[in-house]
Amino acid sequence: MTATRGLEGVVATTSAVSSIIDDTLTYAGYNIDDLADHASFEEVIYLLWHGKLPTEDQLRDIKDQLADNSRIPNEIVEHFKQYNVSEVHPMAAIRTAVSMLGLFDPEADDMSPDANYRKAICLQAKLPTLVTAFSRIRKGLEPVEPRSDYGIAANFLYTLTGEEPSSVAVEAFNKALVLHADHELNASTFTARVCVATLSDIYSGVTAAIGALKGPLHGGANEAVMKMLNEIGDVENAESYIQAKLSRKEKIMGFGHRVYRNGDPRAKHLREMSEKLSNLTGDSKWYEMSLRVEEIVTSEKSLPPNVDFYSASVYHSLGIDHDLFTPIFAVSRVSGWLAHILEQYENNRLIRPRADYTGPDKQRYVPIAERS
Ligand SMILES: CC(=O)SCCNC(=O)CCNC(=O)[C@H](O)C(C)(C)COP(=O)(O)OP(=O)(O)OC[C@H]1O[C@@H](n2cnc3c(N)ncnc32)[C@H](O)[C@@H]1OP(=O)(O)O
Ligand SMILES: O=C([O-])CC(=O)C(=O)O
Repeated sequence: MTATRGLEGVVATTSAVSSIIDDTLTYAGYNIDDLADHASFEEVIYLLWHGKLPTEDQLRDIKDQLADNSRIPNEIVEHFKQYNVSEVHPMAAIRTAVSMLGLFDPEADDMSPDANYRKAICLQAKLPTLVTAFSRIRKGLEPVEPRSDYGIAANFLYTLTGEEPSSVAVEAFNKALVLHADHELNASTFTARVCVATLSDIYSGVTAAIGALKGPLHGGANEAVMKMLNEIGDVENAESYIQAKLSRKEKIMGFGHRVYRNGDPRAKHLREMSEKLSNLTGDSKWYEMSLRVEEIVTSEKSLPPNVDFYSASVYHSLGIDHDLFTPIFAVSRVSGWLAHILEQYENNRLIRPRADYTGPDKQRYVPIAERS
């Protein structure tokens, strides 16, 4: 038995949710470029969960169900108030809160398809509210109730700030949610599938996935990109900063990808959005710095930007706190996790690969008194 490091190139499951073929990303066969330009996030949720785009009635139904389930239990709000908020990363807070949601759901261990679908609606509806409630509580503010006439993108911005968001902000945020919704067997989705393939419950699967998304080699990279841009500080410092990092063999966050070889098709949409928002806010510094970093990294290392690179300057232009960038990724990606979890339950087999053992052999038990 020989191991494939990081399971690179290993095909671990079949899936009809999304595909990456020849650097082209599709959700259920729909090209991401088309969806980014035309679809609402709710349409994408429906597409990922049902394999087809919704009719008007179906879209209205799923929007109503999401709106009806977007409130979070008071106990979780009270729980957030107990944290030493300056020290808790929002990803850790929502990881715990999603696990807690399972405690308030009498159907948590009901594995029937209907109950699992209801839980999927609940998780998708409540995750944005969890993120914005946490963000407000740590600022000493009370959470804002989601509005039933708003979709997920508008409600996220509204419950974050308490103010009616501009149509430009809602459009940009919706597009970001569409672009991040699913991505074949990425690390967090694989984690979710491994977890529920033991026939564990949906809350466990999503909690595990949030843990995997948090790391800087995956979803955590968008926050790390903003940290890097802050350290660079000015477009003129970009060259020396990146060269120094590369000479120390450090990774440049937001670049490279395990699957894409000629670039991530989502990055161009985020680049465009970053430019548009920087023109609107009149603060083009972050976009220009990002462009310069891209120029240097692609020429030095032939590494194109991934989805996390320009999402950083997009969210920054929308006035969002930097440590909420990865939780926003989760607000979108939970749609994909849930699609994969439901798909896994439909045709389940335990996921249990093998390890290529490299430890010592033929050891003999030595009584403790004789050990050196
Ligand atoms: C939503 C997402 O999860 S997208 C990915 C988000 N993560 C990041 O942006 C973090 C930065 N990028 C990376 O760490 C990597 O490109 C990954 C983890 C995304 C994928 O990488 P892998 O397929 O595992 O490649 P691996 O890490 O083995 O790198 C292969 C080579 O490319 C180099 N490389 C890869 N990414 C980068 C980078 N961002 N900066 C500098 N060098 C890089 C590695 O140093 C390595 O070089 P070597 O062969 O000379 O040692
Ligand atoms: O697919 C991956 O490995 C990472 C990624 O881009 C994503 O999860 O969106």
